Amino acid sequence: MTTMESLIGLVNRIQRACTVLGDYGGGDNTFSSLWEALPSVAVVGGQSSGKSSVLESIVGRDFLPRGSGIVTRRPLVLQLHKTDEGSQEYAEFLHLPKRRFTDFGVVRHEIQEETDRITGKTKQISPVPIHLSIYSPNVVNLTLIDLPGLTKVAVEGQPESIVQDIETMVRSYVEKPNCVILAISPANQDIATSDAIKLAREVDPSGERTFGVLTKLDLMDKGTNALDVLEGRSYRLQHPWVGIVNRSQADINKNVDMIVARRKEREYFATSPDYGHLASKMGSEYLAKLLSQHLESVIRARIPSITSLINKSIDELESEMDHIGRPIALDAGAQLYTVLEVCRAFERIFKEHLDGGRPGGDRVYGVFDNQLPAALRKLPFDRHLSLQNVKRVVSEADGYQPHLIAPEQGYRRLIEGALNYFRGPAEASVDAVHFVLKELVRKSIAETQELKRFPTLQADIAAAANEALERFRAEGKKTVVRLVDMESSYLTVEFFRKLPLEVEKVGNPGGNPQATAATDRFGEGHFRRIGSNVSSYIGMVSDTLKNSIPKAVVYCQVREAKQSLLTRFYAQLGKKEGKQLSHMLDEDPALMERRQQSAKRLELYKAARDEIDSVSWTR
Ligand SMILES: Nc1nc2c(ncn2[C@@H]2O[C@H](COP(=O)(O)OP(=O)(O)OP(=O)(O)O)[C@@H](O)[C@H]2O)c(=O)[nH]1
Repeated sequence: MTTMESLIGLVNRIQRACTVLGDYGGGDNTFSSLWEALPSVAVVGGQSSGKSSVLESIVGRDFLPRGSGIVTRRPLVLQLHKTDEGSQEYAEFLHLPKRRFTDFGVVRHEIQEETDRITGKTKQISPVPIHLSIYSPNVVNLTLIDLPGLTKVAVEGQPESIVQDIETMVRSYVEKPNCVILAISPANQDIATSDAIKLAREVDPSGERTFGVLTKLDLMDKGTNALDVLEGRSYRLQHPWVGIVNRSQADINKNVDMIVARRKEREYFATSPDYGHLASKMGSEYLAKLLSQHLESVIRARIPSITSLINKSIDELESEMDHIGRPIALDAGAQLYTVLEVCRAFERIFKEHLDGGRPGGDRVYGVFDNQLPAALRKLPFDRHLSLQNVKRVVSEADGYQPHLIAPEQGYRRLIEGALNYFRGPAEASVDAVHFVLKELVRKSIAETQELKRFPTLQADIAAAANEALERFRAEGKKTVVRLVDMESSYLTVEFFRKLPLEVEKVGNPGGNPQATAATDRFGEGHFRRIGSNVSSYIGMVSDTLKNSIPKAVVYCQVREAKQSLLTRFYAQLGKKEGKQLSHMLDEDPALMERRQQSAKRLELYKAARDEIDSVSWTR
């Protein structure tokens, strides 16, 4: 096997693998397309420019569909493999891997059928290529991509948009820097109006990767020739122009053999008064050799960058696979293990949020440090202990006989009434912390990488965690309300024992002590003092609750969440059957699809790497 053969063959094999995986450029591949990195030769030309004829001549066989309208509606990747002299010619399609076609009329029919299989009878075009390999002693190793002919008008049965669609598709091939453009123009038409040259000029202005081919030299008006074009004066390219004489329509109708046609072409140039001096560099056989050599050298130059692209893609795919997670086992034990592992990962993240390391836990402290004190400050004690209300409550408590020394019942009622107000902020703290925890559960689920692939398990964990948080909240409420109730069930005796002293201190701002005490007994000052005594008692209770509510909340909710958020879930898990477990591990179909795609791609890239390695060794 020569180096040339193996290099082009190498690219052929990689190209075929790409098509199998749906990587033929375009599309929204996350990864750089291998296809696009591979050098290729794309054949472009306007309608009736002689594109099919050139291809058939290069192959030495007629096998392309003919007809009116746009016949080529999918790219045809034509891979030519030279075989030993005398061996039988045959063709193979990638989509029919087991069949060898020796009748090229059947090949033509199959191209038509396969075109319709994707595009339907609607005569639409499709970018999905058909791969055809031809093994023959009459070819050189070469790969060509036949593209739909550029056209200006849609014909009957074809949608208007097809003109633009074709140009877009052809452009998507030829604009790739690795694409060699075989631009076909007929000689009996002004080169300035050639569709192929127009497009080539746009995408390859320096003419580095364009090969100009001039067909129909025999159809030029008598007395004119194409030397200005062929010698590069009309339109300059980096590579020399190649003139071609294909079979005429009459030849085709007469079924003139392709090999005979090649010979006639050779004779045409050899005997031509105009082109005789260029004869060795004209004709379809020469063109095929020229392209083969060029493609080989382009591939050789590209191998290092293809290799590095492949290695980079393999790395990317490996890490993508790690990220997506490997496929799950089928037996119940392994599934239970997977579920537990994923749950643990979630719990770990949730704890990190509370303990620090991840944000969010500080918001619990925010509740105690800001929300609770602010709520306590806002309680309407001013209104409750207004002179008017104090008077009313104390009088009502006294009944028909006003109190004699101190309004014991009045104090109790005022205090009890005030203490009731503490329920609000106490319960609100429980709710606030509940919402912080709930949010942290949500965040932790989103952040648990291992959970991403299991939407069902995600929902199950969320439900279990939220159910647990609700239980903790109920417990928290019961506890804080109890703290408040405890305050009203037994008042701090000492506080009141100290009161008479304070009364005198407060009630004696420097005047006569006896007179003040006597006149104030049932006056405004008396009630104001009661109000202020109750107020300072309430202040004391408020300080106590400010400290004890957070303790209760942490005890009932935060600590529980950390310790036993999923305890019940685990208990239920133990009772589940294999079927229920595998239901929990139902994966997101999109993700399964992605894993499959990535796995296939990885296989492709690894195979490509092996191919390249083996070629490098034989060199
Ligand atoms: N005499 C002569 N006729 C040619 C030559 N090249 C092509 N033709 C004729 O021109 C017509 C169109 O040639 P094709 O090879 O079908 O051209 P095409 O570009 O593939 O055409 P479409 O696929 O229909 O767009 C056919 O009748 C060919 O016989 C040539 O070099 N000399």
